[in-house]
Amino acid sequence: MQCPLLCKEFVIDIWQIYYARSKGADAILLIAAVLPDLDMKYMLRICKNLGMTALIEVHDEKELDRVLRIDGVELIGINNRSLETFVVDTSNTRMLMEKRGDIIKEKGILVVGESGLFTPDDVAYVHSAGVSAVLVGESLIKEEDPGRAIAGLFGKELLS
Ligand SMILES: O=P(O)(O)OC[C@@H](O)[C@@H](O)c1c[nH]c2ccccc12
Repeated sequence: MQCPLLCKEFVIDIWQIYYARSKGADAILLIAAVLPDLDMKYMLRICKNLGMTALIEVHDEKELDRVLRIDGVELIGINNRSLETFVVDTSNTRMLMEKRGDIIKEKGILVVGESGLFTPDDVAYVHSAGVSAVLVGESLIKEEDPGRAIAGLFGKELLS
């Protein structure tokens, strides 16, 4: 199966994007909390030129509004984990979608729900808030059979 590859790294310099591409990445993570707008715009252009997609990550309304002002954004990740306290709160996705869902939809941007998703209920919750994809780490890494675990997160049983 062909599966798109996301380079989930703290990207702060342009060379990291070329490096990710050279290793086969299809997308990179750009974290609004650590990048000025100008850098995000420039990195987004480079991604497009390389045929890559940028997943732009936000945590709060202020970061989301900055990102929504940038042209050409196609994919936004809402992180439920505060980078300052590391506390996870999945209602962050719902709150930001309630506030900015209309403009996100209008712009045709896809939203990824990120962090703290461990159960089918967690996934269903962010889905109902309007996200069309999820970024999951911990709950899958700990599983022996990630394929089954992914299906489980979506509430499906896999016939073996
Ligand atoms: O392991 P989790 O809770 O399923 O989260 C995955 C991913 O969202 C998380 O690793 C992540 C996304 N962006 C980040 C930025 C910093 C630290 C961690 C992250």
